[in-house]
Amino acid sequence: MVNGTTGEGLSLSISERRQVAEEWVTKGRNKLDQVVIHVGALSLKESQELAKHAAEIGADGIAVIAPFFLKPWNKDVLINFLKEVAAAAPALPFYYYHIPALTGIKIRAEELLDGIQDKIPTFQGLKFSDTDLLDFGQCVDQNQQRQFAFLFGVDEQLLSALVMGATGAVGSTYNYLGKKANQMLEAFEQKDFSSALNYQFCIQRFINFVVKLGFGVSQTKAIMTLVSGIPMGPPRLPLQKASREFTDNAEAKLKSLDFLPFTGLKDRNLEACS
Ligand SMILES: CC(=O)N[C@@H]([C@@H](O)[C@H](O)[C@H](O)CO)[C@@H](O)CC(=O)C(=O)O
Repeated sequence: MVNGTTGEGLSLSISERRQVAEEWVTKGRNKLDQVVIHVGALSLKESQELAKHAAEIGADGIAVIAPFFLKPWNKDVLINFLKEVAAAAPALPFYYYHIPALTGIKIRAEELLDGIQDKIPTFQGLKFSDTDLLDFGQCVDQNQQRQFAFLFGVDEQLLSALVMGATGAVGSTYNYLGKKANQMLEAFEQKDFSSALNYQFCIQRFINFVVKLGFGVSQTKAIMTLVSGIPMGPPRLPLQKASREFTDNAEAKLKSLDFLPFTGLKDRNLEACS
């Protein structure tokens, strides 16, 4: 999922967004199962331009957040906006990216999904980045006859969402905690719920720690750089670069949880979870 929150898609220019999308589609060919481009924008025209571009370059789908300055005040208005974007790429699966804490659009996803395929025939699913598990559960429950993808975006709660019927996940922490998350998914698949819970708690221990220090996109990028060795670059204003103190503390926590490879024995303590 390219040009979303972590990729600061909304802080990039249109030409930068096109360039990033092209890179992902090209470099991801034969490596990634799917490359979905987030094309949401305040301007419907720009959003349509990006949707068209995603189709031209061979992306596997497009995702769109709700416009968040002049806001849709009800479900029908929001759907009308999404429909116009989807129509610009009529052959591409369409995902609604629900992230109310950032957009300020509180229209419940469950309400939005009701009858959405009649308006948006390419509707394929939902990226649900919210902690309201009642809303999420009802999205799944009320659409059991449809083959929608329910992609959950709150990494610290993924296990609960899996129980509710999540079919996948998109999140920032998988960039560096992917192995642990995969172990949790595997345990869940094998119905080993106690191990799955153990992995989720382990992930939570880290997220809880960094949330208390102040955690957002900048801090995510600092940790991604730390763990991968691939420089993610500074975030773009209005975001501020994560402090050195944050990165040092996050690194120490990652080591104590045994999340960093090649950690010397002396760094290990009893927090590590398997
Ligand atoms: C608000 C936010 O950044 N949420 C993240 C989560 O992965 C989040 O960082 C994680 O659950 C820790 O709270 C994702 O939902 C965002 C995301 O996947 C994206 O980059 O589009």
